[in-house]
Amino acid sequence: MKIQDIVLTPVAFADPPLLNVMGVHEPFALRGVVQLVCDDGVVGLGESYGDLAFLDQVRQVIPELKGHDVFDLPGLQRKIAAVLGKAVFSDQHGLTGGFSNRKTIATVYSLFEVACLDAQGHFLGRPVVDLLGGKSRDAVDFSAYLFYKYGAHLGAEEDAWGEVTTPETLVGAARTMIDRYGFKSIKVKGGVFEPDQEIAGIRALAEAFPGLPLRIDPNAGWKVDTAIRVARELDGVLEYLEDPTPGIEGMAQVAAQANMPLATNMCVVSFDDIEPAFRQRAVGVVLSDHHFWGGLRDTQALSKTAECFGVGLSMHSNSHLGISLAAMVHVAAATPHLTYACDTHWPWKTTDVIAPGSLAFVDGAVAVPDKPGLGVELDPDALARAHEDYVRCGQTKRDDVTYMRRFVGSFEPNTARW
Ligand SMILES: O=C([O-])C(=O)C[C@H](O)[C@@H](O)C(=O)[O-]
Ligand SMILES: [Mg+2]
Repeated sequence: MKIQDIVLTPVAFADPPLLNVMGVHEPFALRGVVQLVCDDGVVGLGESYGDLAFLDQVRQVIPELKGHDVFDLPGLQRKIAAVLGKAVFSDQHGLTGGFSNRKTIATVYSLFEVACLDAQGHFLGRPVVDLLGGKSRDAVDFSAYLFYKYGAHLGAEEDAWGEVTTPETLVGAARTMIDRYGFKSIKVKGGVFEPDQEIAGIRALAEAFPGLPLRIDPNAGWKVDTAIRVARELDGVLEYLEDPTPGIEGMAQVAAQANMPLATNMCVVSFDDIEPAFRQRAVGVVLSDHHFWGGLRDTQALSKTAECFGVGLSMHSNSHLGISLAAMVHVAAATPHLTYACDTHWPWKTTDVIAPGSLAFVDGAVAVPDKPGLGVELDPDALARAHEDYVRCGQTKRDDVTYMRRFVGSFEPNTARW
């Protein structure tokens, strides 16, 4: 089952002005879509980041992968590692932690691993979940991922979500999202306003949605003392507290004083981080993300490792499209230890590159597709439109900071400001 051709298409899709510690989301989010065209016309799909620095790494490995057997994943990894050598890809926002050579190779490999698994599934007539050991659940739970946000992009009309900056508007956005998708837990992206304002937001959600598990993630926007204070104030209210402060050592200091587990997608982002973080009991939950953890099978390896140390597993997300959602659903279904509702940015987008109908949220969960491979079909016209948007928008990397400075000239990213 050899790869005959590889088509990499950078795409862009409209994204609302969502706020975080680094600033605000630009009008378009970028992704890279890969099609592995194999023997017998089988096509394997993959999706990952669309930043130029990442696409450049991907473009380097493409010529080496033509003729490769999609069933030879160790060989795929060796070839990618050989081409990338000591390369380190880094993004500007740092919202998925630091970068290393190991993480760079894992990130590039993941894009192709998912596409190979999709092709394998088509060849065998089995869904990807079966190639990962089979379903441990029929549907995968997701949480309502709330952001504080501006009402409109610069020069544009107010979007359908409107401005979300107060506890009342946060509750309103949660209600809309839960009415539409049926989510049974809520995550709030924090680190945007003074901690007390964000505590008030969480309290308002707790009152409006009694019993729903709540999380807040200020992306390391608080100092250790502030994080400990917030943990105390929200004791009994939060399911977990995500990345309150930077670094494994800081997280360990907070974890020692906090009653709820600390979660992370910033200080444990590669297998090299596990030993120091787990030894110091810095985290109680790791947010997996196949895009940078080295694909679907290494996400399962991460899960087993976490389980051995009594650490829970959840799932991180960045702005993404349907190919990534399908991959997230298959791996989560095949990973019994992944018991927390996963993150997804899905509700914030309005277009996709896949044909509609294969992935649906019912009661906050997505049923695992039972069609071969990932179970999603590329819509060539939608892909072409999304590529035109990529070319037209002129964005080549995610840069929330520079865009934020067009709203607030003096803005500085909030790296543990409070
Ligand atoms: O859990 C997280 O840290 C994220 O989801 C990172 C994302 O980049 C998020 O902050 C965003 O989309 O602005
Ligand atoms: Mg996070």
